[in-house]
Amino acid sequence: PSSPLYPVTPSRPPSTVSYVERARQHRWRCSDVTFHCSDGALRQQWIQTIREQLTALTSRPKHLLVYINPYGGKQQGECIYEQKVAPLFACASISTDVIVTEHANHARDHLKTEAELKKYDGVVCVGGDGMFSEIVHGLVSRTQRDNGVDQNSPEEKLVPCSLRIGIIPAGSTDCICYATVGINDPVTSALHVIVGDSQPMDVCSVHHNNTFLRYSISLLGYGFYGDVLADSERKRWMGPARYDFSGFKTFLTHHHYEGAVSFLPATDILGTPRDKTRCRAGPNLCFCSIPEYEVGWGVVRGKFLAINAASMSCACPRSPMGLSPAAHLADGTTDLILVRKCSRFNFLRHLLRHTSKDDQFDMTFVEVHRVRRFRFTPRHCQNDSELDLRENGKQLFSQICRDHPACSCSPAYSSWNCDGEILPHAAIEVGVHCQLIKLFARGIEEQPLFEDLANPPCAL
Ligand SMILES: Nc1ncnc2c1ncn2[C@@H]1O[C@H](COP(=O)(O)OP(=O)(O)OP(=O)(O)O)[C@@H](O)[C@H]1O
Ligand SMILES: CCCCCCCCCCCCC/C=C/[C@@H](O)[C@H](CO)NC(C)=O
Ligand SMILES: [Ca+2]
Repeated sequence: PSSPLYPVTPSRPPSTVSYVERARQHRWRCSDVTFHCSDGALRQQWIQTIREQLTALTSRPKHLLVYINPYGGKQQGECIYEQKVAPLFACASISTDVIVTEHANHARDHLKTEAELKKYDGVVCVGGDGMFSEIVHGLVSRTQRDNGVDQNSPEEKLVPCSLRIGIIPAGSTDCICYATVGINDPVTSALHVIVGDSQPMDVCSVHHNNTFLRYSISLLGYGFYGDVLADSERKRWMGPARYDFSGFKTFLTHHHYEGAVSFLPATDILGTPRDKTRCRAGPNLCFCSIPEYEVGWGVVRGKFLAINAASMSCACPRSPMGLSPAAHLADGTTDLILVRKCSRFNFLRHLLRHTSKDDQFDMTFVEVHRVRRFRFTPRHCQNDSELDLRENGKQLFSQICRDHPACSCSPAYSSWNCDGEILPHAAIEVGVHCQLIKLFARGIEEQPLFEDLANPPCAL
C-alpha cells in the first residue's frame, strides 16, 4: 500500500512485514510492507500475532545444513550464497550451519557418515546438478544404512529420505532446479526454502551385476550425452561453455552404438511421454501408482545414436521444454528415449527440436517408452563379466575398424552420463524409486493471467 494504515506518530517506530511476491517468468521476489501505529500496545499485539502465526507453520524450516561448492559453474557459489541467500534466511529467522566443500564428494561423505541430521529441518545445496547428486547420494545412502537396507540389491525397496533438499542454482546446467522451479534464480529458490515448499521426486538406482553404481535424478544418457560429458569433463576450465563446445564436437563425430535395451513398460499410469500436458504444480498425474498386474518386458535391439532415460523433463535454459517435456517429477517412471542410427541431418533436426516447441519424438528413428525398469546390454559385452571400458575399449575399437574398413569408426562403447557423472560400466540395470526424496520446491506453476488476484502474497 502507498499510504500507511494508521497515521504516523514520530515517537512510535514503524513495523515492517516482508513477504513473497511473484515476478515474471516464475521469479519470486521479497517485498516489504511497513505499518505505522500510534497505539504501542496494539502494535505489539500485531507483531506477536504475526510471529505466532509464522511459528505455527510447521512446514517452514528453522535450522538448515548448507553445502556450498565453490568450484561449480562460474565458481560463484560462495558469493551467490553470501550476497543473495544468507540475508533472506536471516530475515526469516532461519539459522544455518554452512560448509564450503574442500574436495569432490566432501558433502556426500559428510552426510553419509558424520552429519548430525536430527538437528536440521533440511539440507541446502549451493551448486549444480553434480553437487545436488552428491547431496542425494549422501542422504539416500545414510537413510538406507540407518534402516538396514542393502543398496546393492536392484530389487530392494528403498526407504524415502525425511529431510528436504533445497537447491540454490550455481552450476552449469542446473536442470533439476529449472525443472522444479521454472527458473534458475538463487533468490527464487531461497524463497521456496523459506516458505517450506515440498516437492517429491523420483530417483533411479543404477546397478551393474548386482552391484550398486549410482542414483540418477535427471538424465541417464548413453551415446550422444555420454560422449558430450566425457569430452566436456576434460574442458572444465571452459566453465559452462564446455557443454556447447563438446556438444558440437560430439555431433560431428556422429558415433552410434550397438546393443539391446529391455524395459518394463509402465502400463497402469494415466500419462504418456507424447502428452501435450506438462507436469505442473498442484493436483496432476504425479502420484505413485501400484502396478495391478505384471506386464511383459519389451526388447529393442539395434544401433543407437542416443539412449536417454529422463526421469523428469530435464528442462534447462538450453532446452526450456527439456529432453522429455511431458515427463513427471514424481510418478515412479522414467521416459526411455531411443534414437536409432540416422543421418547427421536428421539427428540435427531431432536435437534442434529440443530447443523449440516441435515434437522431438515425432521422427521415424525415435521411439519413447514410459518405463519402471530397464536394462542395457552393449553388443560386444562378453556375458556378464563385462570388459573394463577404459582398458579394453581401445582394443575393441581398433578390432571393429579392422573388421569393417569402410565403417565410420564408431567405438564399441560409449559411457553413461548419470546426472553429469560418468559411469564405469556400459551394461546397466535401472529401476525407478517413486518419491524417494523431497525438494524445497512446488513444481513449475502455471503463469496466471492476472497475477495479483490469483496469487495472494505470503509473509516471510
Ligand atoms: N570443493 C570442491 N572441489 C572440487 N570439486 C568439487 C568440490 N565440491 C564439489 N565438487 C564437485 O564438483 C562437481 C561439479 O559441481 P556442480 O554440479 O556444482 O557444477 P557444474 O558441473 O558446473 O554444474 P552442472 O552439474 O549443473 O552442469 C560435482 O560433481 C562435485 O562433486
Ligand atoms: C547441435 C545443437 C544441440 C542442441 C541440443 C540442445 C539439447 C540440450 C539438452 C540438455 C539436457 C541436459 C540434461 C541435464 C543433464 C545434466 O544432468 C548434466 C549435468 O549437469 N548436464 C549435461 C549437459 O550433461
Ligand atoms: Ca518420473
